[in-house]
Amino acid sequence: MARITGSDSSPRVAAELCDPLINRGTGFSADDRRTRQLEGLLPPRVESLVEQAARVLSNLRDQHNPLDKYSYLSALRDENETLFYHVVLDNLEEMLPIIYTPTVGEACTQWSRIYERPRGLYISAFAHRGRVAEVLENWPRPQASVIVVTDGGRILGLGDLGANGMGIPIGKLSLYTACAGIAPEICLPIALDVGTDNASLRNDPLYLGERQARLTGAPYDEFIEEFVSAVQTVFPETILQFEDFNNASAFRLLDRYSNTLCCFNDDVQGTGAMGLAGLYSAGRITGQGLAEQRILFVGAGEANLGFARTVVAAMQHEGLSAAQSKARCLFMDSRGLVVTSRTDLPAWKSVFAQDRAHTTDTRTVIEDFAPTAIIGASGVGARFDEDMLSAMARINHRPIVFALSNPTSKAECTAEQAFAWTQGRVVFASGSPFPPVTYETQTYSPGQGNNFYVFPGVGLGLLLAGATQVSDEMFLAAAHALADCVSAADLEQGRLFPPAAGMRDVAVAVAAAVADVAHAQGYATRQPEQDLCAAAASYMYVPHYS
Ligand SMILES: NC(=O)C1=CN([C@@H]2O[C@H](COP(=O)(O)OP(=O)(O)OC[C@H]3O[C@@H](n4cnc5c(N)ncnc54)[C@H](O)[C@@H]3O)[C@@H](O)[C@H]2O)C=CC1
Ligand SMILES: CC(=O)C(=O)O
Ligand SMILES: [Mg+2]
Repeated sequence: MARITGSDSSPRVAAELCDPLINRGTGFSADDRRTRQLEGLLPPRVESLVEQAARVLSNLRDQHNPLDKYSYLSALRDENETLFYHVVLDNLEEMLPIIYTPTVGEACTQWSRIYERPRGLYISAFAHRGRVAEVLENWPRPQASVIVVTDGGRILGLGDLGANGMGIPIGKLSLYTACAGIAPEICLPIALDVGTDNASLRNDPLYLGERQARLTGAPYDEFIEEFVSAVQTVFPETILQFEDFNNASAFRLLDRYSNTLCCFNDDVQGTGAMGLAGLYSAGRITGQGLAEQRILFVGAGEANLGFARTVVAAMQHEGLSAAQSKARCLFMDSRGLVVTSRTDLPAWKSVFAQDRAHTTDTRTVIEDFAPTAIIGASGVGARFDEDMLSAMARINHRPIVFALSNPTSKAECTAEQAFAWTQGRVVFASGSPFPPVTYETQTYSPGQGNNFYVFPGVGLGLLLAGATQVSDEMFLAAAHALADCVSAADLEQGRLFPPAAGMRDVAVAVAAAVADVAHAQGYATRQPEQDLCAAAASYMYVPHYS
């Protein structure tokens, strides 16, 4: 019996009905209800998880729009996590666009309006500076094995959303549990509130974050340093995933911390592994190997630079030199072609600058460079037009087009446009989902190219190995493992990645590959398992009432 009894005048609370990790609602058996003093607090009928899920699905499908569905599912998660994950896992294809992109983007923009209950930790650079460890200690669960942290600096392609960015760590960690079976009680979402430069948020009377300008420079770095060392003290064995920081912070923090703790940047490294796997799949369709690709990256930020870094590493494994590999990756950013004559390039971009004439005209670049693939991660919706994609289709029998920007409104083109503008010959993937496309008589279901294929399995692999550090080789191994999960049937449908229903199998394969590298590189603290795949599968949380 676990019952919190208040003072004589305060209400008595049945703890079982308030803690989403143990609440079963109508799923409590008659015996449970008697021994836990829950009789009368629930309607008489005892339901199975399957019966409860049927009600949830029916209610969910009655909601009027995606944001209402998001709110409905969030409320369910806050009430009964077992039921939430049972529903999500059984219906991943339908649930992913609600709990993740694109709806999570809308949820973040509306966070101050839809906010209902606390989840995760909000750590303020203004109120909590000097006391960050104390705030971390307030986390009510004994353990936090995976932390996803954002400072709200670049939420999807929606820019600086300040404390509203909390939707992203919550969403990513829901995928850790759903896709890789990492138990919800060891997942901790954190929003670092360092202020926001988003004037409309600061002027919004309902905004829930600090109404301060975004910290920069030394005060920002000092705050992050305090946060990281507090994490190491309070949760010394945790995995720290940096998510949706703006690119200046993202690259700096990755350089600063990647050799000192078990951390990674999902937008850079997770996207890199996903992108490389996507190119391997695309190559199986086009008949061109990785070393033959010529890739035009539109957008030169975290996602595309992470993608290119992984591609260059993989090309070198295939025998190209570093210079040859880089020459196969050409970048455009908001100011045009990334070339050596430019003086405005930060170090992480300038390594990819090519010795070419500067231009802002993408069509000219396509004609000159003759790319086999064009990869959009610019955060600019409709950045690809018919002119560009028909040029790609003239140069290539099967042009590869990835429109990776999220949410859907920021996709460089839609799936339908990509097929129409290439006479149905495109090999396509997008960061957010599009409905299947019928071109002439053929229907294609290209599916998503999203780092959700990588980070859950990476986290699981790191946990399995007890890894102390995360290496680029782990992401290369993750890319190969993911690519190996793509079947010929997937490719026939135009899919470069496995269907959502296979997410847990993907996570097992990725986790085993990552753990294997951790052991080989000496980053593992646990004994190697004989069968890493079996170990990964048996580690997974399964939502049921035990
Ligand atoms: N599908 C996936 O798995 C992922 C998708 N993304 C998405 O990719 C987008 C970019 O993310 P990050 O790289 O982290 O952002 P970022 O801010 O680091 O980089 C954006 C880049 O796009 C460039 N850019 C802006 N306007 C442009 C234009 N008109 N033409 C060409 N380039 C332009 C900027 O100069 C910058 O280089 C976002 O929408 C994000 O949601 C990010 C990570 C993973
Ligand atoms: C997918 C992802 O991480 C992003 O859009 O930022
Ligand atoms: Mg992200």
